[in-house]
Amino acid sequence: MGVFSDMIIGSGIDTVDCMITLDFPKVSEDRNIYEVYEEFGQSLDCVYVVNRDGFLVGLLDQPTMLKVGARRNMQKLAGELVCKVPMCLPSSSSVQEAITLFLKLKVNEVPVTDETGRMIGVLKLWPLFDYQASKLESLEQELNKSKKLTATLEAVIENPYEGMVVVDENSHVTMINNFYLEVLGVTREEALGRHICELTPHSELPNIVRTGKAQFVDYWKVGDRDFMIIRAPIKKDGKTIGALGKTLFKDMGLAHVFARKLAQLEDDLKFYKEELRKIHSATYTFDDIIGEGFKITATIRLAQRAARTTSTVLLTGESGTGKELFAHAIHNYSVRRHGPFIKVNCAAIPEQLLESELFGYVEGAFTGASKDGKPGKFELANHGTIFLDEIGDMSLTMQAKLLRVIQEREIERIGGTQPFKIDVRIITATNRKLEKMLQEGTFRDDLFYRLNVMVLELPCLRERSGDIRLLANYMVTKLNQKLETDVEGISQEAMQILQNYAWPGNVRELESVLERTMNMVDEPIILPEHLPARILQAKMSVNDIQSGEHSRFEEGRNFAEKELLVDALKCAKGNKAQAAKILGIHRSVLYKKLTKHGLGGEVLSGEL
Ligand SMILES: Nc1ncnc2c1ncn2[C@@H]1O[C@H](COP(=O)(O)OP(=O)(O)OP(=O)(O)O)[C@@H](O)[C@H]1O
Repeated sequence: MGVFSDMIIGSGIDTVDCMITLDFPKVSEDRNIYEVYEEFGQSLDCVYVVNRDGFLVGLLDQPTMLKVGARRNMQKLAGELVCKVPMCLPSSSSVQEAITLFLKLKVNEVPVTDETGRMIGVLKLWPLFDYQASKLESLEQELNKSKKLTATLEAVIENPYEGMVVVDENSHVTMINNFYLEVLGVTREEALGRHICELTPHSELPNIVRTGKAQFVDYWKVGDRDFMIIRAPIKKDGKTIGALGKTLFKDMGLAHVFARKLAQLEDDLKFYKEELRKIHSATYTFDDIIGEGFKITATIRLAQRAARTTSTVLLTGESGTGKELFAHAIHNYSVRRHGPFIKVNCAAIPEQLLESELFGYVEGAFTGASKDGKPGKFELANHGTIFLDEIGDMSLTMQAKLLRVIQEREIERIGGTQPFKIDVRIITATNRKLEKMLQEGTFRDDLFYRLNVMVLELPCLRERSGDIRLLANYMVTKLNQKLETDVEGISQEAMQILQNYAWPGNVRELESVLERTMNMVDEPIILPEHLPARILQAKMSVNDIQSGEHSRFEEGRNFAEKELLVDALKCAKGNKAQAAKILGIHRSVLYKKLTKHGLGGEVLSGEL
């Protein structure tokens, strides 16, 4: 405190003696500058004089004059002090001028000396200097900011592509741009201050001022020119203080270009939505399932019945027998056909990902999780069907989680806290023997009984060799379209060979054999020599063929037996003792037969 600024001492600025007439309002000698400042606060608009020890010895308020002159023999604290101030300060300067000079020199204190040149104190511009400087600085910044803003606003308003007019609360024009003036055919002077209706008689702006409500996209006709216009209220503190009218396009031609682009975007969106729907929808129906044998037709009938219920369906059968095809068909035959059909291959998804695939996760649930979270397949399948393929490959942990969903009919995203209800029909499929897995302890029995509600066991192709001709011919037609080939059919001999083959890969294998063959042949008819060697070599033994015929008989018998059981149970309204009576068999025999045909108690209640 009280140290000379180097800028004064060291800057080489000459100083002159000056006399300051001091007035000492409310100041006593022993008061520290800080105490005085406490008392007067920042509003104190004065120059302070402090002594070497930092004690206030005087104040200069605004009207006090700084006198530069000769009176040297002044009494300390007697009201006048001699001090040296930069000589550039003219005589009779006002305090304000002194302050201005100090600010310019960027100093806030000057030495005060007595007539002998001894320093007796410091004339200090404090805190006025800092306060004034920062005030000036912020004022300057504000000014620059508002200048910039005004320039930007002017550029926006004077946009050559849009007309703009602003009215006040009395609907008098306060701002208008050149575009608008040109449209109205008036000058700025003619427009400013006039009621908007004098310029454009049907203006809606007075209404906007009155109601405070915006009008989006309206037509505005001026002479032979059409515009699209929006009108919006201008509000301050919730009160409407004016309104703005703004044209949206330079002319309607541009508006039409915009409308065309928008229509194009809408079309694209529709297309992608449809594509997405296709991905999330079932492609096949029962019409795509080919087969006339007892077993396949009975399975189709059972599947159609299942489709009409909400029960969980379990599709079993060897690989390639059409389990997925049936899942699609059931969905498309059910009331949920307009909802999504979501397929999950439980064997193809790594164990650690399956949970998030099925149930989704919330934002930031784990490292690497997408920022916005992700819905799971169950969520995506809401109001539709979820098809869990290869359910036999699901781990025991996931089986437990799936069981909970089936029981509670609600799911919770990973990392989420709020479970939510879902309305999803579950169809599962496997080519593994779940009963065996139960015994081995690799499949939960509680889940098995939940899934084993409506069981459809799809026959393998060798059990329905009578359908091979039908399927093969159907596939030739289908593949001709896909491969753009012109194959007319399959020769009698080739067909015989196809019928004699065991088809371990079932319909899928038949399809791929035909596809490969049709890609190779140039002739219109598929002959034995066109078929792959393994098919030609694998001749079925006579026994196989006989057992094939035998199995066809068996198939018919089983089918008829199952139908009888279902009919009897229907008549008996599910009462098994009664059904046994109707059929004339013992109850234990009925139970055995029900188990043989997969007609457990739950099946019956679901079906009947
Ligand atoms: N009865 C059928 N009629 C027409 N095409 C069929 C029939 N059964 C199966 N297919 C066809 O065979 C191929 C395999 O069928 P699908 O994928 O449904 O079998 P899957 O039992 O689900 O096989 P996987 O157990 O290996 O998943 C598909 O191209 C399907 O269209």
